[in-house]
Amino acid sequence: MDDIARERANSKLNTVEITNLLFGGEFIVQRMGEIRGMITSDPALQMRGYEFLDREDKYDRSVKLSTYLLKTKLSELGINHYLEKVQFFRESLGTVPPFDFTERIFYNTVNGQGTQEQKDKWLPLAGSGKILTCYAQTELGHGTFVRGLETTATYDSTTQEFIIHSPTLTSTKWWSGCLGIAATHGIVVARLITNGEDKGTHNFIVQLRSMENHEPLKGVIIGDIGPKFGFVEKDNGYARFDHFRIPRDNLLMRFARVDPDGTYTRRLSSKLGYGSMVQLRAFITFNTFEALARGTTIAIRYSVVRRQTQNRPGALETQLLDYTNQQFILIPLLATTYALYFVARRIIALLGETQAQLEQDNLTLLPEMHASSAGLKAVSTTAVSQGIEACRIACGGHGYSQSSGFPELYSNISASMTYEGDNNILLLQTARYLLKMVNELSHNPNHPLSDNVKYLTDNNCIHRPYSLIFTSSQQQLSLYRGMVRASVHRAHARVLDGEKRGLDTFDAWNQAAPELIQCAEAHTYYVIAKSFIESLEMSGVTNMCFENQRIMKKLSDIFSLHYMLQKSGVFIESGVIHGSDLVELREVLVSLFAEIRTEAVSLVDAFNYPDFVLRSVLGRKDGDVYRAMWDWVQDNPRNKHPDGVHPVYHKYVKQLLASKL
Ligand SMILES: CCCCCCCC/C=C\CCCCCCC/C=C/C(=O)SCCNC(=O)CCNC(=O)[C@H](O)C(C)(C)COP(=O)(O)OP(=O)(O)OC[C@H]1O[C@@H](n2cnc3c(N)ncnc32)[C@H](O)[C@@H]1OP(=O)(O)O
Ligand SMILES: Cc1cc2nc3c(=O)[nH]c(=O)nc-3n(C[C@H](O)[C@H](O)[C@H](O)COP(=O)(O)OP(=O)(O)OC[C@H]3O[C@@H](n4cnc5c(N)ncnc54)[C@H](O)[C@@H]3O)c2cc1C
Repeated sequence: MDDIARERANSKLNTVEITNLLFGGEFIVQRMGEIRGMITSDPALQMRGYEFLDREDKYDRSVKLSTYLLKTKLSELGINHYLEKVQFFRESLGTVPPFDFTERIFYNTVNGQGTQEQKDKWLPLAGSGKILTCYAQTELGHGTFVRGLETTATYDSTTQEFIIHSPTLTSTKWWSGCLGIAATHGIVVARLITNGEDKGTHNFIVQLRSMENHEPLKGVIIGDIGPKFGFVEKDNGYARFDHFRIPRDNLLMRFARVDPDGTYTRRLSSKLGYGSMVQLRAFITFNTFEALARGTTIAIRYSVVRRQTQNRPGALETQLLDYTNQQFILIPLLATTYALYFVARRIIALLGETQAQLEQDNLTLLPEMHASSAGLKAVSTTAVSQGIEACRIACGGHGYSQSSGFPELYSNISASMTYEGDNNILLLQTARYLLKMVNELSHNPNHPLSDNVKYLTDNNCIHRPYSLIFTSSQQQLSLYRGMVRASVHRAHARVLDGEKRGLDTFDAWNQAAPELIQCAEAHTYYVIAKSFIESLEMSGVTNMCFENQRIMKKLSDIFSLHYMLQKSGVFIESGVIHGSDLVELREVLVSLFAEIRTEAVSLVDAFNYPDFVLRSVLGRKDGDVYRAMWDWVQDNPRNKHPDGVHPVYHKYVKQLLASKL
């Protein structure tokens, strides 16, 4: 039996049960499998040789296939449900789609910010691909500071139109995906000016290109911003507007409207205009689960197939995963993957509740939703970007080849630390919320608190427990509560201290940024650890077999305790553990790793990625990695010159070799 088959044979887990839990049940998993069958049986959708294409060829391929899918394949195969379409697109293209279809930012913005009339008009067009869309908010000069955007939308009541204009170079829209080449329409975020008054940024639907010949409309200048760190073929673009006119009812008017005479009215909060960012941040957390699931699948499968160094005479070389250093890297990442799955479910559920409240004009959940989605987006994208890079390094030299799948996985996920809000900025938003709660409590000790910040009034968690049991979930939560509570108070004290020293509000806040970011990160890790522990009690988990439940608990322990070890300084500074506890903490972790070691392959198998989706020679399900690497390099055009001589020889090298010294 080969190594990977033996790993599976030795596993006591019911992998199918875990897959069903992760993807929403047996029926959905079966349907995912059917869709995968449709993709693999279509010769037009094969990825072989993809890594050797250049930027233009990759873009050509993704547009050609997307058009084929939208026009022919989806209807032919009866794929109508949005999530099925997303799966079909992502897995058949094998790369980020060229149209704003799966990100759906335009669609979601109209859905969240538009009136019923606007939704009736635009959603069917955007949802079917009859118009191609983008979301153009960021400008050359401003991304983070949305209130500083410069593009103007000035209302002209004589024609009942808005005039979209880019008054400066820095007001040029920049970065928007699909804007460079494909999009016919976009959400353009611009300052609304009516009756001479600037009402701040609002969302407008702007047609960018002709529906007849795709030329940019007069008054719109569009282009592609060029190759990037990742998302190689994607047409992230720029746009400038020269007094470009759009109809009045292209302002999304659910929360803010302009009447024909130019009268402006706003409902509820100006922050509702930021709704699409909040929504996407919640979904990005789910996306990070998927990305790390891919990374750990590749690295863990490879680590049981790869043997390196004969450590005992006559014995086989050791499997990489039997090295404790390899376990210290990969097993916490495996635990993090599961932790992210559970917390992503929660934040998406909270999003649903917030949206349902909003239907009743109730904004109660909005601050918590904003703070939690911002913190989770930041923590999850940073953890996963660093985690995927760690997986790559754990695969040695072969991890660095495009054939491993890591370069594309890493370069794409690393963008998520920036898009939808730079991670430091988002953590500062979470910190702002936490400090606001502290201030509220100082005025009113009975101020209502959401469950995730109740630690601020919990006096039971502030000391080290007399008898410390690291594997007790309740103790883990108590240690986290004490640590986060102390961190939040430290950040608060630092701001107050600045103010006492005579600093103005900005300076007092700015000099406290390291503490603020630290407390927001700590709070978010607490939220993730808590959600993992609480999820162990939910029916999806408690219905699983004993062994699955046992291993889920171990993963939850590893997630909580590994962060505790990494940030032990903060836990010690907060007084909830002592430096002398770290020896035991490390021992507990090592023994937990040993237990997960034997189930690691099954735990990544449960993510259910077939080889054609994973696109990694190292992560192959059958473990036949060396054969796969050999086959992969045979597709390299550089190896396809019949005489084995590359044309550069005839062009340059021949003369060089012929020249005398
Ligand atoms: C099941 C379905 C599956 C679907 C699968 C699809 C999943 C796809 C997932 C991933 C695929 C990845 C695809 C890649 C696509 C990438 C596309 C990228 C797009 C973009 O990047 S768009 C541009 C995004 N830009 C930003 O995020 C900008 C960041 N800046 C800001 O958000 C804000 O300007 C700010 C928050 C930093 C500051 O704003 P402002 O100055 O106005 O606010 P403050 O003064 O700081 O605070 C005032 C007040 O407002 C509250 N506030 C702030 N923001 C919000 C908000 N969004 N909502 C609610 N409230 C908000 C803040 O807390 C303050 O409140 P208090 O005064 O303290 O009460
Ligand atoms: C792949 C990709 C796709 C994108 N797609 C889109 C899209 O479709 N549509 C769109 O509109 N935009 C898009 N963007 C833009 C993206 O949203 C912005 O780049 C992002 O919001 C960060 O803004 P910025 O680039 O202005 O960074 P900056 O704000 O210039 O940040 C640079 C650094 O300064 C720090 N900093 C900035 N302001 C502060 C502050 N107030 N306090 C403390 N520190 C600060 C940040 O932490 C960061 O480290 C995309 C970006 C990428 C990389």
